[in-house]
Amino acid sequence: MRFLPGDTERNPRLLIPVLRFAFRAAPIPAAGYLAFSALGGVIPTAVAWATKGLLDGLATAPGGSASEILRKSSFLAALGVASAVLPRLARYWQTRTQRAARLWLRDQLFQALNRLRDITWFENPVSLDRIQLALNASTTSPELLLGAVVSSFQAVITIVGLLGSLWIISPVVFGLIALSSLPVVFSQLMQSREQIGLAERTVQASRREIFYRSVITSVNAVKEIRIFGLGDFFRERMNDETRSINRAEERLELRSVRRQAALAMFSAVIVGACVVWSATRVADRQVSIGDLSVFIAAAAGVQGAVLQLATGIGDGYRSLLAFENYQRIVTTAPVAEDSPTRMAPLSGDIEVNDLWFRHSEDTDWILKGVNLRLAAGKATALVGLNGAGKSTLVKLLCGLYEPTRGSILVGGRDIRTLPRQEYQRGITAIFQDYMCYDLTAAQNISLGDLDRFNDRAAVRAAAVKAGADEYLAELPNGYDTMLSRIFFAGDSATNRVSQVHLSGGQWQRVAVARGLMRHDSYLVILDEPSSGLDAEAEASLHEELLRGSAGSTRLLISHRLSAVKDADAIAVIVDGRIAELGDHRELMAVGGTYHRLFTLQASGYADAGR
Ligand SMILES: Nc1ncnc2c1ncn2[C@@H]1O[C@H](COP(=O)(O)OP(=O)(O)OP(=O)(O)O)[C@@H](O)[C@H]1O
Repeated sequence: MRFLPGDTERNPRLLIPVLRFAFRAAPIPAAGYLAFSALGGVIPTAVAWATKGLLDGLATAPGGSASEILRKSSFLAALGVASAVLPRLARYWQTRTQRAARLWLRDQLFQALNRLRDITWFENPVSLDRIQLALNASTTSPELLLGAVVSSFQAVITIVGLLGSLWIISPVVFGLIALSSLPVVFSQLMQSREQIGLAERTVQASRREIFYRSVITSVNAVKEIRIFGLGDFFRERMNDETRSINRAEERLELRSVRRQAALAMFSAVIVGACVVWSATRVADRQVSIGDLSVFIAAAAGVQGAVLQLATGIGDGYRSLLAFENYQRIVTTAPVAEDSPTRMAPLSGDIEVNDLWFRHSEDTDWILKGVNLRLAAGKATALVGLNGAGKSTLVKLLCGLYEPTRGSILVGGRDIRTLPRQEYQRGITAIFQDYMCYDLTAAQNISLGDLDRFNDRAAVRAAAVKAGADEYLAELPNGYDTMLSRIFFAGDSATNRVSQVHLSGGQWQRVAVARGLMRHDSYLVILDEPSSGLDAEAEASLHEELLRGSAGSTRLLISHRLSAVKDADAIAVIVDGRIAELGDHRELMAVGGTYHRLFTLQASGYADAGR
């Protein structure tokens, strides 16, 4: 896909940036984790040599000095204590590192998501899969990757120590045990590759499962779920998705258990042969009892450490592959850059030149060469049937989509060349699918201008203009009332009474008030802001919006043509093209689509009045 660069490439240089996160996120815990793990890695070798020392001491001089035996056995006991304590200390620092790393990684990801230049990332199944995988990676990678790297590091210390000991005592045993360990490493790598493939294959199913789960528990969906009896329908679908993921996982697990069991048997036979051979040599007195104890400790220890290393490499490899999705979004996705200095204020007409847009190469064109001029300081209405492309054009004007072809110029400057976030700060847009935030009434409004988040007078003034003040002021806690069905305003019992839910039209006025918090906007876009309002409210809202945003360039979208007939210009969009342009009188005289729609609506009102 055009907005997912490097989709098919694997990037082997990921390891360094990935490892850096742990030390960036939590330097002291990461150092503690590493240090205690390294010490833990030395213990098995130290125990093997301490055991050999004690056993050889006892075998060669059974009646040796009590103090010597006490010293050696105490040392062995101390090592036992260390081996019991060190993993717990390492675990403590590991958990702290992971917690900090998870927060850091998720924050980086959400910073990137918040700055994605193009909102098609959130409307496309492929990119949504990527985002889901990246989110998974930011949650699981710190655990997997850090655990993998540090436990591999620990395992390497153990393996080097034990194999080094074997090399000193018997190069033959060293060779055999080292050889027996290799297949385990390869098998683990293979399993990791299969697991990442499985995660990529099942991401759609797991996103669908999340969707069904969220529908069943959603406060917005519960009415329809009850009325249409959809609860079991969605539950069954959710279970089907889980079952299909489970089946795929079980197939993989079965394959890997078979492979690993065969390899483990191979290793066990070699290790067993080594032990038997060593034991016979003790009998021949060619090997000391202490040496035999080192063989046995090393054989078991190396096997364990190799498995730990192989698992570490496998987990590390798997999380590195998963991490690619994360890295792609955090480092390579096109983001909206912000200007370090304030951009010169925008002025002049907005020109839409031969604008074409489609969501991807394999979907239909939505805009097919739109040409339109929005005169500076004037109100232009955009009307058209459902699906004609009005909201798509709005998103392009807001810089939320990138034009596929053509351009949008503001005062002669292509908006693609303007700092995106700065450009968007100059726009007020009230969308038809506005948000209802589970926050207080005041917060719902002040989100429109974060610079004035605590400016209660400005919030109230915006609410008055939107016709929301009279009912917001009457709420149990006034503007501090929580507008939510899912959260209380606070934890205290007294706050529980202040939680309120508004009607659709009341919510819409809150959304309008949010839009009105922005002042001096260069462009004001009203994408059907009044569809949920009663007629009286709609009339006063239009009047207020027209008065309040005088001087701004305005784009009004509405299916109620009576609401936009006084606009300076009216553009009719039909199937992705501007089919008619003029003021109300001109378009009525043309006798085209506008005339037909207006007459239809007007006659409806006339009939109703009879
Ligand atoms: N994310 C998307 N991916 C693919 N097609 C889309 C997407 N969003 C909208 N469309 C399609 O684009 C076309 C135009 O949609 P748009 O929302 O711009 O129409 P509209 O004129 O605003 O309609 P309405 O009056 O119903 O709000 C529709 O055919 C719609 O199916």
